[in-house]
Amino acid sequence: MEQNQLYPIFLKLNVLNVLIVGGGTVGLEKLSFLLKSSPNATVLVVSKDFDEDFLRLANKYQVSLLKAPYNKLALKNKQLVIAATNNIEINKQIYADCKANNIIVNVADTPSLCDFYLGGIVTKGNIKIAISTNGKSPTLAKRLRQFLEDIIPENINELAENLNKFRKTIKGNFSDKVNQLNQLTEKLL
Ligand SMILES: C[C@@]1(CC(=O)O)C2=NC(=C\c3[nH]c(c(CCC(=O)O)c3CC(=O)O)Cc3[nH]c(c(CC(=O)O)c3CCC(=O)O)/C=C3\N/C(=C\2)[C@@H](CCC(=O)O)[C@]3(C)CC(=O)O)/[C@H]1CCC(=O)O
Ligand SMILES: NC(=O)c1ccc[n+]([C@@H]2O[C@H](COP(=O)([O-])OP(=O)(O)OC[C@H]3O[C@@H](n4cnc5c(N)ncnc54)[C@H](O)[C@@H]3O)[C@@H](O)[C@H]2O)c1
Repeated sequence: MEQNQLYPIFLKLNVLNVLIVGGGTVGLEKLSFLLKSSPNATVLVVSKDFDEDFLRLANKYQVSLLKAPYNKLALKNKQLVIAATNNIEINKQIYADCKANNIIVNVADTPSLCDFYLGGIVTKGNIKIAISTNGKSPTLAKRLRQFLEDIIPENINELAENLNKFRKTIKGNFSDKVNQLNQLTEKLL
């Protein structure tokens, strides 16, 4: 069976600088999923034009907008870039510029020009689950996200908070702590 070899990580987008190029339909989809998970993300969007829905969303968050054609100067101080223009040549240029500057880049909906994929994301308080189908079916990623949102109880966050409190009270060396936490949570499965 083919295995998904992608490595998921959980990024602090408030301490990283994100650039999105393209303020149209696909740019809006990517920005809205990004902000849904990380409302405190620092994002710059460069686009020749912005759709109205795009402006409405961006104005509610820490999103800076630059109405201009893409220029590689926009890559300055960026760690993560999403290209979402409707011009494949520009998207390829952004990809090449990012590669030349060691910046990780996602050309939206173009797996061959992605260092990383965006995932389906389930959030319940402190708990977050990221889903990837290895690019095989974004629709399945969406359905799995909806399914998990439905079946994971809202109070999973209380459990995490209580375990965090307990974790702070237990004494002893590292392996004693690990044993106590493992015993307490054994029945959860
Ligand atoms: C998860 C999610 C996150 C997000 O975007 O934030 C996401 N796509 C979502 C939805 C979605 N995207 C598309 C449809 C229409 C149905 C369809 O085409 O299948 C739907 C469904 C819908 O909207 O209902 C179009 C599409 N997407 C890609 C291609 C190109 C290709 O596959 O070759 C095409 C065809 C374009 C064309 O036709 O030209 C590629 C990618 N899309 C990914 C992520 C990455 C793989 C993730 C994984 O490993 O599964 C990857 C590889 C790269 C990337 O963009 O990061 C988000 C669901 C969020 C949610 O609801 O929770
Ligand atoms: N819309 C969809 O559902 C969909 C689905 C699959 C694939 N795609 C593909 O994804 C791409 C983007 O589609 P879209 O619907 O978001 O297009 P769109 O026209 O809604 O948005 C494109 C945005 O890119 C900006 N742009 C264009 N050239 C630019 C440049 N040189 N510098 C900066 N900004 C620039 C435009 O101003 C616009 O805001 C297209 O290639 C499209 O074929 C779209």
